[in-house]
Amino acid sequence: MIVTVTPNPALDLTWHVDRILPGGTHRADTGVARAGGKGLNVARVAHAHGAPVRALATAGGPTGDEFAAELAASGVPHELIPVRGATRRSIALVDEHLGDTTIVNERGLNPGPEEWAALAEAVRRSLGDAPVRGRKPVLVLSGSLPPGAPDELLPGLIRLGRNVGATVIADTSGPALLAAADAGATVLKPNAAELAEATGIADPVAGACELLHRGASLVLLSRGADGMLAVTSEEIVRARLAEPLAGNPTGAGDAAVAACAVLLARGVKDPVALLRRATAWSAAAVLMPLAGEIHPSWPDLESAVMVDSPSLTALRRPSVERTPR
Ligand SMILES: O=P(O)(O)OC[C@H]1O[C@](O)(CO)[C@@H](O)[C@H]1O
Repeated sequence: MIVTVTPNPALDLTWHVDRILPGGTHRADTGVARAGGKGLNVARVAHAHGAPVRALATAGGPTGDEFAAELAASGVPHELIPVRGATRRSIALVDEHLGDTTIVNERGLNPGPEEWAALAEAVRRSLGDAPVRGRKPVLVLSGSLPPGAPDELLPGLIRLGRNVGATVIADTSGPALLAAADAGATVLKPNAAELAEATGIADPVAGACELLHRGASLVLLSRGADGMLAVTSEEIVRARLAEPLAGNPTGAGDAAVAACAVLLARGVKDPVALLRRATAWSAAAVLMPLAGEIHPSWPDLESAVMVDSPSLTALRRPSVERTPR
């Protein structure tokens, strides 16, 4: 069972325009509204692959009602904690000409202590329900925290997961990324910019080692067109496609987390297997117009993923194989 937690969910609104002109007026067909936020996207992808999943999030106000209705229609098993403030919006403008997506994410409102306690209780209950055929659950904590969220929120949820033997994956940024490492999250999935910003270390391998030193077991680093890197205390492995795919990168990181969660929930722990599938699903997500979906060609993409163990010097430029560190 995979339990995903999205502490700062969003109603994702997407519009496609011919070309974005700064300062201009744009005409668009009716936009798409989806229940989003990173943990929701992870849950959608895992659910689409038949993995047992439960998505936990908060919802409030008119945007929260729309969010809840869309999520119910999606069929993804979920539980929403009612909050007083309105669910935030995330706005994506897709430039059809350039193929670029411009995103505005509202910061979100901080629910009160009772709502955070209710979310933690839902996590505890869901993890308790989780054992499926004797397998330990996977707890996924994904996305930003609203401003003012308690510092203890993420570490508390991570400890809750660890106490029941769950594998914990955290995909977050800023001080929360360091806090997740300190609390012993099993897998962390920052992108290169998030890693550098949180650790203050420009070199990605040194930054990943800092997270391992603090308590994480595996750092999966997404590097855009350069693919992904898996760093453990024993090895550094790189994976990428020979030719990066063009498309919509929104939600590519969420698909990578979903790939990891699905394999870990099946008991697969080999970093190379996790990295290979995460790279393939991430690429397959780039081929889809909306976050939370991946293209059915993912098995072909997985066979096309090149894996190698690069030298540290090569990593300061971008390349693939397996070298002990
Ligand atoms: O929590 P944030 O980092 O603000 O990210 C949220 C946003 O990212 C996405 O999950 C895409 O990765 C969108 O669905 C959107 O809601």
